[in-house]
Amino acid sequence: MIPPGAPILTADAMRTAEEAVFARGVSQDELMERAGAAVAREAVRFAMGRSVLVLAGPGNNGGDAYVVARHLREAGLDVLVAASGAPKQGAAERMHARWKGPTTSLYGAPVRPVVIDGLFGIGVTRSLERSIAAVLSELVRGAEFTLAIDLPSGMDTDSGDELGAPRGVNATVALGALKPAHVLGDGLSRCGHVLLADIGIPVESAWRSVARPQMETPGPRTHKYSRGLVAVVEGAMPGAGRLAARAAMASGAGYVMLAGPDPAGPAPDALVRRTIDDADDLADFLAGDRIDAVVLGPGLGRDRRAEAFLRAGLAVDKPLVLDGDALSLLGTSAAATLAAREAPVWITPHGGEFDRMFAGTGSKIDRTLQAAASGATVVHKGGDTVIAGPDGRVRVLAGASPWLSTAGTGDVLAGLLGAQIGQGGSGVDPAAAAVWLHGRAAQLAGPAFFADQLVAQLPEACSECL
Ligand SMILES: NC(=O)C1=CN([C@@H]2O[C@H](COP(=O)(O)OP(=O)(O)OC[C@H]3O[C@@H](n4cnc5c(N)ncnc54)[C@H](OP(=O)(O)O)[C@@H]3O)[C@@H](O)[C@H]2O)[C@H](O)CC1
Ligand SMILES: [K+]
Repeated sequence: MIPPGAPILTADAMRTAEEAVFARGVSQDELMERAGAAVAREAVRFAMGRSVLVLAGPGNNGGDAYVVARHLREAGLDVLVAASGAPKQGAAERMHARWKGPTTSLYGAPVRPVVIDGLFGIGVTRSLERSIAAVLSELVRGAEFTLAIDLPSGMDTDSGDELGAPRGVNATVALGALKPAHVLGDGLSRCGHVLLADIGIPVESAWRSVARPQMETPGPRTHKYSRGLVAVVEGAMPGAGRLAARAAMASGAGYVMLAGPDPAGPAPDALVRRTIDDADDLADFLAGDRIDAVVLGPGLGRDRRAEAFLRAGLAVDKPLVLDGDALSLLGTSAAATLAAREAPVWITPHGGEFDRMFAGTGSKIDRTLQAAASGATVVHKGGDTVIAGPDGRVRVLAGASPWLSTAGTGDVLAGLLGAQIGQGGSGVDPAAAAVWLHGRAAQLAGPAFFADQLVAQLPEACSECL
């Protein structure tokens, strides 16, 4: 579980936001008191009277930990602090001085049923020493419940890379904002449930976790064209195009056409088919006034005809979703080709496709933003899906069902996105809506589903957005 629609800040951005609060006259002690109190409120609920071991590190995460320990002791719990060393200075040192309960060394700490992890937060700069990582892991494994302050200790804040963090943390209280580490890679599974504490730091961020979208019920004047006509181009593997088309139909598009060399095939009968002879024919068809959005790439193939179809799609002045084979055909020239196009374009690569198209450095968010500088909105799929727009906005969905890793689910997402952009909307918003619906349909489908069954869950997922 991750708080929806929550701001995501890097370590540096968090520190800048914190500095702005200090500049308004709030002291570091006050902020640490708020942080510790917020964590303690959650901790006391989860502890339910059990004895608590509070792990305190040398920095401000450790300072927060001493505040938590004090509140829990005041709440009547049996609290022992296990310190990895003396707090360095400033507020952390002062919170240490206010702790009047028992303290032991981290290395000799006993296993207790509740552990509060306040060793390191956003200040981790390198991998934890093996001895610290081992003790931390042992104490977490021995506990019935572990709550991490801000982050499980030993995670790279900005990339989510693991730097010695334990497995088995049950919940994490993110202070002030989410950090990339809560949502990238396997960060969420290391954090457990992520709770967000407002500690009075005003936060502005163009990066947010994906939230449930708001969809509109059709009104009395709505008709099939006003709900968007989506054209799905099919190719060598017609099933992929059909899946995309059916996903668009099941997520609110008013009219869906499947266009390609051989669009005939099994139901649905409501899917309108259009036979396309060659790339010129495709270009003429896509230029038609009624078409609001084009989906091109699922099952397209990679032969000459596919290349010509891609060129025809790129030349059309309509919102365009490129997926699957279209991305492979773009290859390393993706950035230049996308930059040359004026009409809006969305691309939906998985990790392998993304790496074949773009170089890039830094975290998954950084690399996706670099790709979006091409002018495309990039939906970089995975267990963590990162959506970045050319305007710098980012949306991240963490914790999607691992059962989505099956053939055809990407085609479903491409069709969903086609339906969203066919109804208007630009940049990351329709992409976030499509990704949310996709993830929710997967939850509803349960385990071991296949892509057709994902489509079947889409109306139910949509109904939750009305
Ligand atoms: N979000 C907010 O605005 C607030 C956050 N608070 C809390 O503060 C921490 C961040 O505190 P900070 O002091 O910057 O960093 P940490 O406590 O996470 O850790 C820094 C100390 O740890 C040492 N360090 C770093 N990496 C390692 C390592 N691999 N092994 C051993 N020691 C390490 C580092 O020392 P150096 O050796 O690098 O000099 C520091 O001593 C944030 O996460 C919140 O919990 C505020 O309390 C409220 C406002
Ligand atoms: K921590």
